[in-house]
Amino acid sequence: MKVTVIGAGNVGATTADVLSYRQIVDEVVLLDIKEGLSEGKSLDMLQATTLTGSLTRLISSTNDYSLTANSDVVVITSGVPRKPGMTREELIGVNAGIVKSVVEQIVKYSPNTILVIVSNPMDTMTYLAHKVAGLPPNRIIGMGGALDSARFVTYLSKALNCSPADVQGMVIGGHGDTTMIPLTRLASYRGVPVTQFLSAETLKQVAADTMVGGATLTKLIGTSAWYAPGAASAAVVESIVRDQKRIIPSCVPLNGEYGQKDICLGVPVIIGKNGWEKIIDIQLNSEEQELFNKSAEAVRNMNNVLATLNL
Ligand SMILES: NC(=O)C1=CN([C@@H]2O[C@H](COP(=O)(O)OP(=O)(O)OC[C@H]3O[C@@H](n4cnc5c(N)ncnc54)[C@H](O)[C@@H]3O)[C@@H](O)[C@H]2O)C=CC1
Ligand SMILES: O=C([O-])CC(=O)C(=O)O
Repeated sequence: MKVTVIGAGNVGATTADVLSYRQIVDEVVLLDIKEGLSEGKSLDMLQATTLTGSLTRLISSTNDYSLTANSDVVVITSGVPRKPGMTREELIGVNAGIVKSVVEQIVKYSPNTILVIVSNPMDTMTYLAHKVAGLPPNRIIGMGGALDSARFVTYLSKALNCSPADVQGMVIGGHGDTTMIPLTRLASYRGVPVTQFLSAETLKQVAADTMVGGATLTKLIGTSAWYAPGAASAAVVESIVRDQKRIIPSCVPLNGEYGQKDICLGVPVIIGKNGWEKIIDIQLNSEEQELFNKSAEAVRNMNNVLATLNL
Protein backbone atom coordinates (compact mmCIF):
# COMPACT_ATOMS: atom_id res chain seq x y z
CA MET A 1 0.00 0.00 0.00
CA LYS A 2 1.25 3.46 -0.92
CA VAL A 3 0.26 6.51 1.11
CA THR A 4 1.16 10.11 0.34
CA VAL A 5 1.21 12.81 2.99
CA ILE A 6 0.98 16.37 1.70
CA GLY A 7 2.67 18.87 4.01
CA ALA A 8 5.87 17.87 5.83
CA GLY A 9 5.20 20.20 8.74
CA ASN A 10 4.32 19.16 12.27
CA VAL A 11 1.19 17.12 11.56
CA GLY A 12 2.24 15.73 8.16
CA ALA A 13 5.66 14.56 9.30
CA THR A 14 4.18 13.01 12.46
CA THR A 15 1.55 11.17 10.37
CA ALA A 16 4.29 9.86 8.07
CA ASP A 17 6.39 8.86 11.06
CA VAL A 18 3.55 6.91 12.72
CA LEU A 19 2.74 5.18 9.41
CA SER A 20 6.39 4.24 9.03
CA TYR A 21 7.23 3.45 12.66
CA ARG A 22 4.23 1.12 12.98
CA GLN A 23 4.75 -0.27 9.43
CA ILE A 24 1.13 0.44 8.58
CA VAL A 25 1.99 0.82 4.88
CA ASP A 26 4.78 -0.27 2.49
CA GLU A 27 5.56 3.16 1.13
CA VAL A 28 5.10 6.71 2.39
CA VAL A 29 5.63 9.70 0.10
CA LEU A 30 6.09 12.97 1.97
CA LEU A 31 5.54 16.07 -0.17
CA ASP A 32 5.95 19.73 0.74
CA ILE A 33 6.21 22.94 -1.24
CA LYS A 34 9.20 24.09 0.80
CA GLU A 35 12.49 22.93 -0.72
CA GLY A 36 14.42 20.49 1.44
CA LEU A 37 11.78 20.00 4.15
CA SER A 38 10.34 16.66 3.02
CA GLU A 39 13.82 15.48 1.98
CA GLY A 40 15.24 16.26 5.41
CA LYS A 41 12.37 14.80 7.40
CA SER A 42 12.16 11.64 5.26
CA LEU A 43 15.90 11.10 5.64
CA ASP A 44 15.62 11.54 9.40
CA MET A 45 12.75 9.00 9.51
CA LEU A 46 14.69 6.60 7.28
CA GLN A 47 17.62 6.73 9.67
CA ALA A 48 15.19 5.97 12.50
CA THR A 49 14.01 2.83 10.67
CA THR A 50 17.52 1.36 11.00
CA LEU A 51 16.91 1.46 14.77
CA THR A 52 13.23 0.53 14.84
CA GLY A 53 13.45 -2.18 12.18
CA SER A 54 10.63 -0.72 10.10
CA LEU A 55 10.74 -1.73 6.42
CA THR A 56 8.45 1.07 5.20
CA ARG A 57 9.96 2.86 2.18
CA LEU A 58 10.19 6.63 2.59
CA ILE A 59 10.10 8.89 -0.44
CA SER A 60 10.41 12.66 -0.41
CA SER A 61 9.22 15.25 -2.87
CA THR A 62 9.40 19.01 -3.21
CA ASN A 63 6.13 19.59 -5.05
CA ASP A 64 6.73 16.83 -7.63
CA TYR A 65 3.33 15.14 -7.80
CA SER A 66 4.52 12.47 -10.26
CA LEU A 67 6.13 10.76 -7.25
CA THR A 68 2.70 10.48 -5.61
CA ALA A 69 1.20 8.57 -8.57
CA ASN A 70 -1.18 5.71 -7.74
CA SER A 71 -1.33 6.45 -4.03
CA ASP A 72 -3.96 4.34 -2.29
CA VAL A 73 -4.53 7.07 0.29
CA VAL A 74 -3.47 10.72 0.42
CA VAL A 75 -3.48 12.68 3.68
CA ILE A 76 -3.68 16.45 3.19
CA THR A 77 -2.11 18.50 5.97
CA SER A 78 -0.77 21.40 3.89
CA GLY A 79 -1.65 24.88 5.07
CA VAL A 80 -1.13 27.20 7.97
CA PRO A 81 -1.86 26.29 11.60
CA ARG A 82 -3.44 28.72 14.06
CA LYS A 83 -1.57 30.76 16.65
CA PRO A 84 -2.74 31.32 20.24
CA GLY A 85 -5.94 33.38 20.35
CA MET A 86 -7.04 32.42 16.83
CA THR A 87 -9.88 30.11 15.79
CA ARG A 88 -9.45 27.41 13.16
CA GLU A 89 -12.03 29.24 11.05
CA GLU A 90 -9.66 32.20 10.63
CA LEU A 91 -7.38 30.00 8.52
CA ILE A 92 -9.88 29.66 5.67
CA GLY A 93 -8.53 32.52 3.56
CA VAL A 94 -5.07 30.96 3.21
CA ASN A 95 -5.88 27.27 3.44
CA ALA A 96 -8.78 27.04 0.99
CA GLY A 97 -6.55 27.95 -1.97
CA ILE A 98 -3.82 25.55 -0.82
CA VAL A 99 -6.23 22.64 -0.31
CA LYS A 100 -7.97 23.24 -3.65
CA SER A 101 -4.73 23.26 -5.65
CA VAL A 102 -3.33 20.23 -3.78
CA VAL A 103 -6.51 18.19 -4.37
CA GLU A 104 -6.49 19.08 -8.08
CA GLN A 105 -2.89 17.93 -8.48
CA ILE A 106 -3.33 14.76 -6.41
CA VAL A 107 -6.30 13.41 -8.40
CA LYS A 108 -4.42 13.92 -11.67
CA TYR A 109 -1.88 11.33 -10.56
CA SER A 110 -4.05 9.17 -8.28
CA PRO A 111 -7.55 9.21 -9.78
CA ASN A 112 -8.77 6.35 -7.56
CA THR A 113 -7.28 7.47 -4.28
CA ILE A 114 -8.94 8.02 -0.92
CA LEU A 115 -8.36 11.51 0.51
CA VAL A 116 -8.04 12.21 4.23
CA ILE A 117 -8.43 15.93 4.82
CA VAL A 118 -6.70 17.39 7.89
CA SER A 119 -6.07 21.07 7.04
CA ASN A 120 -8.28 23.53 8.92
CA PRO A 121 -11.01 24.62 9.03
CA MET A 122 -11.34 20.90 8.37
CA ASP A 123 -15.13 20.59 7.88
CA THR A 124 -15.09 23.29 5.21
CA MET A 125 -11.87 21.99 3.62
CA THR A 126 -13.52 18.56 3.35
CA TYR A 127 -16.60 20.15 1.75
CA LEU A 128 -14.31 21.96 -0.69
CA ALA A 129 -12.44 18.74 -1.51
CA HIS A 130 -15.75 17.06 -2.35
CA LYS A 131 -16.58 19.92 -4.74
CA VAL A 132 -13.24 19.89 -6.59
CA ALA A 133 -11.90 16.30 -6.51
CA GLY A 134 -14.47 14.56 -8.71
CA LEU A 135 -14.04 11.43 -6.54
CA PRO A 136 -16.93 9.26 -5.31
CA PRO A 137 -18.18 10.70 -1.97
CA ASN A 138 -17.01 7.67 0.02
CA ARG A 139 -13.42 8.38 -0.98
CA ILE A 140 -13.09 11.68 0.88
CA ILE A 141 -12.90 11.69 4.69
CA GLY A 142 -12.29 14.66 6.99
CA MET A 143 -10.17 13.84 10.05
CA GLY A 144 -11.29 15.60 13.23
CA GLY A 145 -13.54 13.26 15.19
CA ALA A 146 -10.74 10.71 15.63
CA LEU A 147 -8.65 13.35 17.37
CA ASP A 148 -11.46 15.00 19.32
CA SER A 149 -12.62 11.58 20.54
CA ALA A 150 -9.05 10.76 21.63
CA ARG A 151 -9.01 13.96 23.66
CA PHE A 152 -12.45 13.17 25.10
CA VAL A 153 -11.27 9.71 26.14
CA THR A 154 -8.11 11.23 27.66
CA TYR A 155 -10.07 13.69 29.81
CA LEU A 156 -12.62 11.02 30.76
CA SER A 157 -9.87 8.61 31.84
CA LYS A 158 -8.27 11.35 33.95
CA ALA A 159 -11.60 12.06 35.64
CA LEU A 160 -12.22 8.33 36.16
CA ASN A 161 -8.60 7.79 37.25
CA CYS A 162 -8.35 4.78 34.95
CA SER A 163 -6.54 3.61 31.84
CA PRO A 164 -7.81 5.25 28.63
CA ALA A 165 -7.83 1.73 27.16
CA ASP A 166 -10.97 1.03 29.21
CA VAL A 167 -12.80 4.16 28.08
CA GLN A 168 -14.90 4.63 24.96
CA GLY A 169 -16.26 7.96 23.81
CA MET A 170 -17.22 9.79 20.65
CA VAL A 171 -17.24 13.41 19.58
CA ILE A 172 -19.48 14.36 16.66
CA GLY A 173 -20.37 17.65 14.96
CA GLY A 174 -17.89 20.20 13.65
CA HIS A 175 -14.17 20.26 14.42
CA GLY A 176 -14.35 23.69 16.03
CA ASP A 177 -13.98 25.09 19.55
CA THR A 178 -17.74 25.69 19.75
CA THR A 179 -19.10 23.22 17.18
CA MET A 180 -17.93 19.85 18.51
CA ILE A 181 -20.30 17.67 20.52
CA PRO A 182 -18.78 15.22 23.02
CA LEU A 183 -21.46 12.55 23.51
CA THR A 184 -21.16 12.11 27.28
CA ARG A 185 -24.46 10.19 27.40
CA LEU A 186 -22.95 7.37 25.33
CA ALA A 187 -19.42 7.32 26.82
CA SER A 188 -18.51 4.22 28.82
CA TYR A 189 -15.97 2.76 31.23
CA ARG A 190 -15.67 -0.79 29.83
CA GLY A 191 -19.29 -0.68 28.65
CA VAL A 192 -20.67 0.83 31.87
CA PRO A 193 -22.07 4.34 31.24
CA VAL A 194 -19.67 6.96 32.66
CA THR A 195 -22.71 8.73 34.11
CA GLN A 196 -22.63 5.97 36.74
CA PHE A 197 -19.18 7.11 37.94
CA LEU A 198 -18.98 10.84 37.25
CA SER A 199 -21.21 13.70 38.35
CA ALA A 200 -23.04 15.85 35.82
CA GLU A 201 -20.74 18.72 36.80
CA THR A 202 -17.57 16.68 36.15
CA LEU A 203 -18.93 15.49 32.82
CA LYS A 204 -19.72 19.07 31.85
CA GLN A 205 -16.11 20.03 32.60
CA VAL A 206 -14.77 17.03 30.61
CA ALA A 207 -16.89 18.09 27.63
CA ALA A 208 -15.75 21.71 27.92
CA ASP A 209 -12.07 20.69 28.13
CA THR A 210 -12.51 18.42 25.11
CA MET A 211 -14.05 21.19 23.03
CA VAL A 212 -11.14 23.56 23.64
CA GLY A 213 -8.60 20.71 23.51
CA GLY A 214 -6.85 22.13 20.44
CA ALA A 215 -6.93 25.73 21.71
CA THR A 216 -5.43 24.67 25.06
CA LEU A 217 -2.48 23.02 23.31
CA THR A 218 -2.06 25.94 20.91
CA LYS A 219 -1.80 28.29 23.89
CA LEU A 220 0.77 26.07 25.60
CA ILE A 221 2.93 25.36 22.53
CA GLY A 222 2.53 28.58 20.50
CA THR A 223 1.32 26.64 17.44
CA SER A 224 -1.22 23.86 17.17
CA ALA A 225 -0.66 20.26 18.27
CA TRP A 226 0.79 17.42 16.20
CA TYR A 227 1.41 14.19 18.13
CA ALA A 228 -2.24 13.23 18.66
CA PRO A 229 -3.29 14.77 15.30
CA GLY A 230 -0.61 12.71 13.51
CA ALA A 231 -1.59 9.54 15.39
CA ALA A 232 -5.28 10.17 14.68
CA SER A 233 -4.62 10.69 10.95
CA ALA A 234 -2.56 7.48 10.87
CA ALA A 235 -5.39 5.61 12.65
CA VAL A 236 -7.83 6.64 9.90
CA VAL A 237 -5.31 5.52 7.25
CA GLU A 238 -4.79 2.22 9.08
CA SER A 239 -8.52 1.48 9.16
CA ILE A 240 -8.58 2.02 5.38
CA VAL A 241 -5.48 0.09 4.35
CA ARG A 242 -6.10 -2.81 6.76
CA ASP A 243 -9.86 -2.75 6.05
CA GLN A 244 -10.47 -2.71 9.79
CA LYS A 245 -14.07 -1.45 9.58
CA ARG A 246 -13.49 0.65 12.70
CA ILE A 247 -16.18 3.10 13.74
CA ILE A 248 -14.40 6.45 13.72
CA PRO A 249 -16.32 9.74 13.96
CA SER A 250 -15.29 11.52 10.78
CA CYS A 251 -16.37 14.39 8.59
CA VAL A 252 -18.42 13.07 5.65
CA PRO A 253 -21.16 14.44 3.39
CA LEU A 254 -24.63 14.08 4.87
CA ASN A 255 -27.60 13.33 2.70
CA GLY A 256 -30.46 13.49 5.17
CA GLU A 257 -28.66 11.66 7.98
CA TYR A 258 -28.87 13.55 11.27
CA GLY A 259 -31.41 15.81 9.53
CA GLN A 260 -28.76 17.53 7.39
CA LYS A 261 -27.98 17.86 3.67
CA ASP A 262 -25.32 19.53 1.50
CA ILE A 263 -22.79 19.67 4.31
CA CYS A 264 -19.80 17.67 5.57
CA LEU A 265 -19.90 17.12 9.31
CA GLY A 266 -18.53 14.73 11.91
CA VAL A 267 -20.63 11.61 12.47
CA PRO A 268 -19.72 8.01 13.33
CA VAL A 269 -18.75 6.10 10.18
CA ILE A 270 -17.37 2.66 9.42
CA ILE A 271 -13.99 3.07 7.73
CA GLY A 272 -12.56 0.34 5.51
CA LYS A 273 -10.91 -0.28 2.16
CA ASN A 274 -13.58 1.73 0.30
CA GLY A 275 -13.14 4.83 2.46
CA TRP A 276 -16.06 5.69 4.72
CA GLU A 277 -18.40 2.81 4.04
CA LYS A 278 -21.44 3.49 6.19
CA ILE A 279 -22.80 6.30 8.33
CA ILE A 280 -24.05 5.11 11.70
CA ASP A 281 -27.19 7.17 12.14
CA ILE A 282 -27.56 6.98 15.92
CA GLN A 283 -30.64 8.35 17.61
CA LEU A 284 -29.68 11.66 19.23
CA ASN A 285 -31.82 13.02 22.04
CA SER A 286 -33.41 16.42 21.53
CA GLU A 287 -30.62 18.31 23.31
CA GLU A 288 -27.92 16.59 21.22
CA GLN A 289 -29.88 17.12 18.01
CA GLU A 290 -30.23 20.82 18.81
CA LEU A 291 -26.45 21.07 19.30
CA PHE A 292 -25.91 19.18 16.04
CA ASN A 293 -28.20 21.59 14.18
CA LYS A 294 -26.33 24.59 15.63
CA SER A 295 -23.01 23.02 14.68
CA ALA A 296 -24.30 22.47 11.14
CA GLU A 297 -25.43 26.08 10.92
CA ALA A 298 -21.97 27.36 11.92
CA VAL A 299 -20.19 25.05 9.48
CA ARG A 300 -22.63 25.98 6.71
CA ASN A 301 -21.86 29.67 7.30
CA MET A 302 -18.17 28.86 6.93
CA ASN A 303 -18.84 26.86 3.73
CA ASN A 304 -20.62 29.93 2.35
CA VAL A 305 -17.40 31.92 2.80
CA LEU A 306 -15.81 29.72 0.09
CA ALA A 307 -17.92 31.48 -2.55
CA THR A 308 -16.48 34.85 -1.49
CA LEU A 309 -12.87 33.73 -1.91
CA ASN A 310 -11.03 33.98 -5.19
CA LEU A 311 -10.41 30.24 -5.60
N1 LIG B 1 -8.06 18.22 11.47
C1 LIG B 1 -7.36 18.19 12.58
O1 LIG B 1 -7.72 17.49 13.53
C2 LIG B 1 -6.10 18.98 12.69
C3 LIG B 1 -5.79 19.90 11.73
N2 LIG B 1 -4.64 20.63 11.80
C4 LIG B 1 -4.34 21.52 10.70
O2 LIG B 1 -3.35 20.91 9.87
C5 LIG B 1 -2.65 21.93 9.15
C6 LIG B 1 -1.15 21.71 9.29
O3 LIG B 1 -0.73 21.95 10.61
P1 LIG B 1 0.83 21.84 11.00
O4 LIG B 1 1.40 20.61 10.38
O5 LIG B 1 0.93 22.07 12.43
O6 LIG B 1 1.41 23.11 10.21
P2 LIG B 1 2.91 23.32 9.72
O7 LIG B 1 3.06 24.76 9.40
O8 LIG B 1 3.85 22.68 10.68
O9 LIG B 1 2.96 22.48 8.36
C7 LIG B 1 2.23 22.82 7.23
C8 LIG B 1 3.09 22.49 6.01
O10 LIG B 1 2.32 22.70 4.83
C9 LIG B 1 3.23 23.11 3.84
N3 LIG B 1 2.53 23.70 2.70
C10 LIG B 1 1.97 24.93 2.61
N4 LIG B 1 1.43 25.08 1.38
C11 LIG B 1 1.65 23.93 0.70
C12 LIG B 1 1.35 23.48 -0.59
N5 LIG B 1 0.67 24.25 -1.48
N6 LIG B 1 1.75 22.24 -0.97
C13 LIG B 1 2.41 21.44 -0.10
N7 LIG B 1 2.75 21.82 1.13
C14 LIG B 1 2.37 23.05 1.53
C15 LIG B 1 4.14 24.09 4.56
O11 LIG B 1 5.37 24.30 3.85
C16 LIG B 1 4.34 23.38 5.89
O12 LIG B 1 5.51 22.60 5.90
C17 LIG B 1 -3.15 23.26 9.73
O13 LIG B 1 -4.13 23.81 8.90
C18 LIG B 1 -3.75 22.85 11.07
O14 LIG B 1 -4.70 23.76 11.52
C19 LIG B 1 -3.74 20.44 12.82
C20 LIG B 1 -4.02 19.55 13.82
C21 LIG B 1 -5.23 18.76 13.85
O1 LIG C 1 -6.25 23.37 17.32
C1 LIG C 1 -5.90 23.48 16.13
O2 LIG C 1 -5.92 24.54 15.49
C2 LIG C 1 -5.42 22.27 15.42
C3 LIG C 1 -6.46 21.25 15.52
O3 LIG C 1 -7.39 21.19 14.74
C4 LIG C 1 -6.46 20.43 16.73
O4 LIG C 1 -5.40 20.22 17.34
O5 LIG C 1 -7.54 19.99 17.10
